[in-house]
Amino acid sequence: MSRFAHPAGDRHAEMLPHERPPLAPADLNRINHAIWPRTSTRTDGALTIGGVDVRDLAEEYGTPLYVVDEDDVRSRMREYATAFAGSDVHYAGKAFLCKEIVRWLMAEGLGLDVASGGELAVALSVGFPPSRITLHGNNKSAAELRRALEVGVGHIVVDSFEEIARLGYFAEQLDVRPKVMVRVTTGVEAHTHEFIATAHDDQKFGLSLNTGAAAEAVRRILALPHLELVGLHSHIGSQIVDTAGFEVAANRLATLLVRIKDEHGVVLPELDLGGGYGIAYVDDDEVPDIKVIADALREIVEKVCTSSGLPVPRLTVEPGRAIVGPGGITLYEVGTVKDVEGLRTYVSVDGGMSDNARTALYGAEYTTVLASRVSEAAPMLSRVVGKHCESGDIVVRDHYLPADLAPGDLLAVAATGAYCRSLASNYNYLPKPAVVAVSGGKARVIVRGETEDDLLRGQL
Ligand SMILES: Cc1ncc(COP(=O)(O)O)c(C=O)c1O
Ligand SMILES: N[C@@H](CCCC[NH3+])C(=O)O
Repeated sequence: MSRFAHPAGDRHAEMLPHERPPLAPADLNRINHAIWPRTSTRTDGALTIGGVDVRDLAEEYGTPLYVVDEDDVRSRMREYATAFAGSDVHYAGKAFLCKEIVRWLMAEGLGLDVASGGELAVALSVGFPPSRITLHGNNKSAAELRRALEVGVGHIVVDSFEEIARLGYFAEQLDVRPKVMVRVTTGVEAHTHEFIATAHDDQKFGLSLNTGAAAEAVRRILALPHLELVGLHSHIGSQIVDTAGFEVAANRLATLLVRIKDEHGVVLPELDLGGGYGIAYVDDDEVPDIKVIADALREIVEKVCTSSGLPVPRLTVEPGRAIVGPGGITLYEVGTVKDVEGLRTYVSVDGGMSDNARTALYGAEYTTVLASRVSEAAPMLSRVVGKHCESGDIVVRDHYLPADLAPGDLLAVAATGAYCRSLASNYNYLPKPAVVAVSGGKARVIVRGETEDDLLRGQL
């Protein structure tokens, strides 16, 4: 069987719907806006984003290249702010953080979550107000805690008993009184990949509601005069599309607020419900409407609190992926096209697991298209792989691409705006690709691509 044919028979029976061959070759050229950036379209056959032709981007900046649709990302920032009006939206910087993203956050009026001293440094470097920053982490270093106190971050979410003691000590030393929240493990089993579910008891994050550890953390913080306990935090996991988990967690957190009032006579004014809102990666993915989630969460918290005579706390949410994920794509050049007789065709591109670890890490699904031209050729079952020395170096596991695909063609992979650049590595000494923002027909580098000099820096 040649690569120009579909492998037939049983193989299709095992496939998920989006892995089955498209009905017509023309479907291969289709840009589904549920997956691709909002401004993407085909002009003269080539994919354009933000009014910029990807062929021009590849020529000017090289490949692999991360491309961010600025209008897409900023419109999602605004949509979250609107859906959660009256609450605080803190973008989770771990999804993708750089100075320009921080500037967009400032312009759109969002807050920011950081998970390390490095992320904090990026935010501060362009003047992001510390009071709108929350510091997270299950093992914050002494230096990170002290820096956060010195610059006056708005909130610190504590994650262990040791940290409560450490923070209390540093706060006393520096004579400050930070606002803290307790990260509560609510016992919710989120329906997502095991590695990105964070509210079941048997994992490293948070203090368990079930075992009483969360209640004990509250007691210990209240006993420390240099810590101001303002609320509770929950984050159930990431890439969650079944909204029931968010609702159960909100209910449990609000119920704990009531218990804290009963036990200590203390009314905590804030609840942070975390992030985790899923996005579409492939045609079949259905994602929840953020307005519906926002209304449901508000309603649950209001109901629990008002029925217990508690004032309704101020809510915070922490979306990461849902803000930057859909607006980002990765552009690659095809290097080799290798048919494995009777199975599939391996399309090797010039990046791989170093610029997108998610497929190797979580078996993530992605959508790809031939981006530099349209093709009427028959669909060919393809696996887009990188150039690393690992057979698990897969970017797109199973996808149809046109059978006339050839070296030099550009492939675009959709929805790579979150957890791709931020999880990038230098495996095999590949430099991390540049990030380019596009808008209104113009492109500009927002993160410079690494060079060989960058790779050698620091070596003795
Ligand atoms: C505490 C916390 N908040 C927010 C997020 C953002 O998650 P997501 O990018 O899935 O919205 C994460 C990551 O899962 C997290 O650990
Ligand atoms: N890195 C994960 C998400 C981690 C969320 C952080 N708590 C992913 O790509 O899906």
